[in-house]
Amino acid sequence: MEHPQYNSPEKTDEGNVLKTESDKTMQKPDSNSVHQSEWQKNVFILNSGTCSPAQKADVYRAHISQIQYAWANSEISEESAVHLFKKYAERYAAIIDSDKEGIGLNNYADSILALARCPRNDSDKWQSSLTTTNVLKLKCVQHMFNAAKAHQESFLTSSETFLNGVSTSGNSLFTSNVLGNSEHKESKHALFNSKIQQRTNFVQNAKAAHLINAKECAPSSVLQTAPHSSKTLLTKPLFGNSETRNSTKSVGTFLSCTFTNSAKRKKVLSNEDENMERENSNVGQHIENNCGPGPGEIGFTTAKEQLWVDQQKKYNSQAQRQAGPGMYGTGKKSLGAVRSRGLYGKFVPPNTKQEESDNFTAQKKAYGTGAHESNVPSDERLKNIEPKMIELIMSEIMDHGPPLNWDDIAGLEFAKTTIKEIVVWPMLRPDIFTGLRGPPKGILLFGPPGTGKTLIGKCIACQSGATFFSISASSLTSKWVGEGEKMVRALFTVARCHQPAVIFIDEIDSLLSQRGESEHESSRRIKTEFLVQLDGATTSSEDRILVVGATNRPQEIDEAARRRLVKRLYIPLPEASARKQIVVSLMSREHCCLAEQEVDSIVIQADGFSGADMTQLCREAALGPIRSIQVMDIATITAEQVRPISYIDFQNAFQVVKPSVSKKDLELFENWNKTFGCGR
Ligand SMILES: Nc1ncnc2c1ncn2[C@@H]1O[C@H](COP(=O)(O)OP(=O)(O)OP(=O)(O)O)[C@@H](O)[C@H]1O
Repeated sequence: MEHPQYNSPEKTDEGNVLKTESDKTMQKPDSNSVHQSEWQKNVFILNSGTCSPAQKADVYRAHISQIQYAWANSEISEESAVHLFKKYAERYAAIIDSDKEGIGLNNYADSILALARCPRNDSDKWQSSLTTTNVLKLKCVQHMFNAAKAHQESFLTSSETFLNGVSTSGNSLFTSNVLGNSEHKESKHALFNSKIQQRTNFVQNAKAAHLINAKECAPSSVLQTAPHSSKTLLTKPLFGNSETRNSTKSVGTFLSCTFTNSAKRKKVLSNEDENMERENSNVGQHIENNCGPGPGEIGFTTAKEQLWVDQQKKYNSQAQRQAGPGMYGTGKKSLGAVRSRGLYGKFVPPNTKQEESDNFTAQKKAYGTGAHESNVPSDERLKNIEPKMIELIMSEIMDHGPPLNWDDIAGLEFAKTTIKEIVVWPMLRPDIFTGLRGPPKGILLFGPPGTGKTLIGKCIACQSGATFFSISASSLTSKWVGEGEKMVRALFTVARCHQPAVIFIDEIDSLLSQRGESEHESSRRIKTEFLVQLDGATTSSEDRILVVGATNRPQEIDEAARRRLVKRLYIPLPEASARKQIVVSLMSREHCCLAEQEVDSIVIQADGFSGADMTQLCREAALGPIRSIQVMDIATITAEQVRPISYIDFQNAFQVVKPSVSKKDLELFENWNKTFGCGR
């Protein structure tokens, strides 16, 4: 197409956009006289007041091509071109992208965009007065609305309103694509596609949808580029943001909400499992019932609905992998992933108090079964964790031992009372232990070896209905060389999936030892990761993870780590009463004939023994009766014929079992307790 010569514009007005020098030039009788007369005719038509939309469109087309031509030939300045394009965009935005061949300017959209993107374009300064609100008031937009209503068969859909380019990006020539679906409850508003680029994507989507549709349904035209076809299916981004969804998903969504005929849908979705099919049909039903189009019409999926479908798909596949509904009490195995809150479902708190106590009971029963319902990570949070680590944590670090009572721990009354107050009750009743009463996220149990620190950690978990993870810090640094920090991260992540959880870290000093020049890089990384995780657990008010660190060398713990383990409790050697309790408790399960005074005597003799030493003493004494049997009789003697454990056996045991804690060590603990401990 040839263009009339055109110089820089002098002024513009409503009807006659280009009353410029060029107009004067054009009026000169020259080789372009044909175009001039066309131009004049157009101007006349536009000003006449009787011009039809189609005629208007012609005039606009001519104007735009003139600007393009003039600018391309450097006949008008960049600024003028930008100014003119802006004017056009503001005035004719609504018809620029019209689907109607007669009145639309589609053919020009791409070239205008190309020009707009040209380096010569001063597009950054290009500000439009169009907004999402005022564009709706434009007459031509209203006209489009009505036209859309009139076209029952043109079901125009979209899930998003785009007007991004209008105010910020000068790169776009403003095209508004007014898509009306007055029938739809949720999308009565007109939707715009302000970027031509987005419009192109849309056309591609529509093409794809058209192709699929053509296979399964009666032939119909989908493409925007053929709006005049008899069965127009104008499908605006059915799939939300077409740029970010993969085509398979889009197709699935499209099909699931498009086909009202379930048989057809079944056919199409035949590779999907039954659950998914049901969900899709439920969603389809929901859409049909609540906001979807009627039979035979093409529906669209809002972003919300799409999210819901995706969630359902995900949780369905998880549910299949799990043996049953998971709750964190019993959730040692379930990873708690089935708490799906659909967009249409009411919020259900993760646990009611009733559930919690049920879980606790159930967990108590389940403790010791050691059965794993599933080792497959089914929680979203675990997706970035190596499966082998999860497996390891579940099988080796997660404790499945028998339940423990506070009474099983002899003595240590102060520590037990404090722990019940600050940890167990808050974990059981997070609703009343809020704010300042909130539980600490890290506690430190320090004291001589074998005094019951591990027992306390386990008991906290049992009594608060928490999952117990027990790991030795030295194994973190040695066993998983180079992977220690990953392991720490994995451990905390798994624990978060099993809340409430107690992470017991024995020998925590080797993990959190003070920094030194000789410190290995990998140890430093593990320590950093641990502190990060501990802080994460501390700052997140929702997380119910308690880290219980145990150490025999509290003085070696790094200052920063010490500060994070806010409650530092001294677990001393058992007092006489505790030692007695251990002996009585252990002997009560055996065939024993100890008198009360004999027990007291044993307890006095065992001064300085740790709980573990006491246990060892009893085990040694228990072997006494066996040692008194002649070797040749061992094979034939019955259990009843073995004599009971007596005082003499303990006397013999004292010969070989010695206290494991030195006085010097005890002094160290006591001093450290005075300085940093939270005991009396
Ligand atoms: N207070 C206690 N009451 C009953 N048994 C105890 C007590 N303390 C220790 N024991 C016995 O000693 C064993 C070891 O206890 P535990 O593992 O809890 O000690 P620990 O302080 O964690 O030791 P370490 O510092 O060496 O890890 C227990 O299995 C138990 O048999």
